[in-house]
Amino acid sequence: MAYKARMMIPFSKMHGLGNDFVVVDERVERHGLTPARIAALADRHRGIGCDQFVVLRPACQAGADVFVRFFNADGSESGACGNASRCVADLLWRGEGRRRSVLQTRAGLLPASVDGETGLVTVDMGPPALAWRDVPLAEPADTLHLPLAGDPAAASMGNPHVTFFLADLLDLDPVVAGPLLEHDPLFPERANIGFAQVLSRAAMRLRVWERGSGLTLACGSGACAAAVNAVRRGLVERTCRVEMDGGALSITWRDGDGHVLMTGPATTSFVGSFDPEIYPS
Ligand SMILES: N[C@@H](CCC[C@H](N)C(=O)O)C(=O)O
Repeated sequence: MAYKARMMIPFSKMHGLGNDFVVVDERVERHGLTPARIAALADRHRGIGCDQFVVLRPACQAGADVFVRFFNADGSESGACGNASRCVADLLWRGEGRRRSVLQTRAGLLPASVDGETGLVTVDMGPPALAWRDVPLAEPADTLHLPLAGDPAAASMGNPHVTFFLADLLDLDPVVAGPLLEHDPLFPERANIGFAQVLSRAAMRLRVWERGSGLTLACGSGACAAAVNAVRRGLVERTCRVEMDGGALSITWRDGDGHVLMTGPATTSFVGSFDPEIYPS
């Protein structure tokens, strides 16, 4: 029997607080990835399995080290992913010795740095966009008080987020409420739906139903948006610990330039390679 040598495609499997990613490096060579193929690879039963799929391409903007594209498990693309941004910065540190890097994303240039002692990664996620057109919403509305039951607030961190503030997170099942809200007609590009419980002036609990991926163990951009919305509502200070099912992030909404800084861990679970034969035809 003749065996055909197959070209295997290398990947890193990473996570930020349990929000997990397949990272494929296309800086040297393209691998024929399409939204349908990404969705197949993200499938937890028939593919590799992940919440988001991350593709690295050569940077094409001055000052950037790498161009990063983020895809959800359903194959849709997102402008931002906080946890994956930390993972890419960690990859550049461990693989290429860059303790500081600049990620080019559809949401802009994101400077990142790795703390040599703690290993924690900080990403400057840029300023939130708070105008209704920028979230985006389908019609003019006050983004601090959306015209929806439960009085949520909205903000974009390069991707659309809505935050509900609840007295007790146990009062609500995100798996029931999340999909309905993600597809509400107020959100023409769908939305990530966060459910927050403020614990103190410096801490909150958060669960996020993610657009295109479902309930995840943590959402970095969701944590940034929740902290921003909580500050806008006068509920927390500008630096806040956001506790999610997979662990906690420190979020600072900086005075002055209004950038949001996100600090937390990034972990490589394993590296591997996949056979493009598993691509759907
Ligand atoms: N897990 C993310 C966000 C990923 C993208 C999101 N689902 C979207 O479609 O906007 C994070 O850590 O920020």
